[in-house]
Amino acid sequence: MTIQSSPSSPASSPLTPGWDAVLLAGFGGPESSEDVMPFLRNVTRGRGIPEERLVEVSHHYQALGGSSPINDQNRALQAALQAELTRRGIDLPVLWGNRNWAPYMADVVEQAHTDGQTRLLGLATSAYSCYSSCRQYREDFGMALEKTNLIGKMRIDKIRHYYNARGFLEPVMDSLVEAVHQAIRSGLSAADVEVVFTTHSIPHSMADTSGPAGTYAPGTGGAYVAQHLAACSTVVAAAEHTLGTSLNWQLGYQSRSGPPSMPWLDPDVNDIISGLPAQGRAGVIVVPIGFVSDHVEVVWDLDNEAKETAGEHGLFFARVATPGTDPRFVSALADLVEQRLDPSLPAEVITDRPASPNICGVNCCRNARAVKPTTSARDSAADWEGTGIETERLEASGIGREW
Ligand SMILES: CC1=C(CCC(=O)O)c2cc3nc(cc4[nH]c(cc5[nH]c(cc1n2)c(C)c5CCC(=O)O)c(CCC(=O)O)c4C)C(CCC(=O)O)=C3C
Ligand SMILES: [Fe+2]
Repeated sequence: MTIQSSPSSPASSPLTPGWDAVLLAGFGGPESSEDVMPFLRNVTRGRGIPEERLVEVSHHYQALGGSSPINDQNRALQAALQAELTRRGIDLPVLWGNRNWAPYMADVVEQAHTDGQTRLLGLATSAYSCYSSCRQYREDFGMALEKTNLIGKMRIDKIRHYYNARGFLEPVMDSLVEAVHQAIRSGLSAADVEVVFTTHSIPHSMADTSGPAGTYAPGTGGAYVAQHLAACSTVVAAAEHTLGTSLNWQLGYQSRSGPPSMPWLDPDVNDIISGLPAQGRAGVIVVPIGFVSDHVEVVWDLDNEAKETAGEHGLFFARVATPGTDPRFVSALADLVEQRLDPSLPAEVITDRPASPNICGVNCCRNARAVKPTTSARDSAADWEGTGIETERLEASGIGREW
């Protein structure tokens, strides 16, 4: 089957249905020692992160040779998704741009326009909702259009949150089962082990604005945690079924970085691990359910710090792999693209939460102090009010429209 991604209109216009390319949107990471501090300043600009924290985190990057694996991981994902789309007969190039390091989003968007691609389908390397995971990627798109003077000349949509896609969770489930087998081979029983899922801690204010805990209806708080809990319990249920035994599990948080005065989601994964011996556990399996690849937050904060904490307490330690470029994950991403090209295709989800909407709603994941341009939300035009950018030009660009 060949899916016609571009209709037969003569020249591609941002207002015509369809897409010209997929735009993989990454976080970005440094690729040499000299890149580390400028990268960290990019990440934290205007975010109120203390200087001491930056210096501390710079040591993590320097200890790993001054380079994050994240860009190579996104290059690999870009290539794998491109191959899968091509295999399915979907004729869309996969582009890749970052928030915090080269290739910067604005440069990629500008090049796409030069190449005649005016309708991009954004795909963030982040599966959940909240300002950092969802809206900030939409701001990356909106600000790229603003910076390159391409408002009205290009449209950038975004694929919905995919934490509840089968292909995102299945590789995690397999890797968890393997880790339990490893614990058993080292002489433990499943009951001796605590499965600690981890995700990025975020400020309470960011969690509260991530959407409601119940049915998706933006603006009432709690979706970030609820989505994670849904993903964790789905993975646990599947692993328990395969293993034929029940598992002890909980969700913890990692990589907290704000000032101590600001409430962030806790408990921290290291605090959980330190308390395990008192609860009779002899081992811990850490599952980075909040991340799509084994980047620095995973290899430093878990494989170094959390492992060290476990060692100090004499605990067995295993860390489960992230989906990375697992073919099932790549296939799930290709499915998400296909579901946008053909809206009659069902949106398969495997947790008890519904599929998130394709277009974010009013105030979805709004947490920024400054109002910034966004794309792919119904509220985008309103977001731009007072910024001096004409609403009509936004409407004309097709921002906030679904096709
Ligand atoms: C929710 C979330 C995700 C998951 C969604 C997604 O994947 O997008 C995520 C991913 C990542 N976070 C990363 C790195 C960093 N995050 C920082 C700071 C922060 N992250 C936050 C949240 C998140 N972060 C927040 C609320 C802050 C405070 C500043 C602010 O309010 O914005 C800092 C600054 C230093 C520090 O404070 O730790 C760094 C260096 C890397 C790259 C790793 C690599 O290089 O391999 C990745 C993938
Ligand atoms: Fe959102």
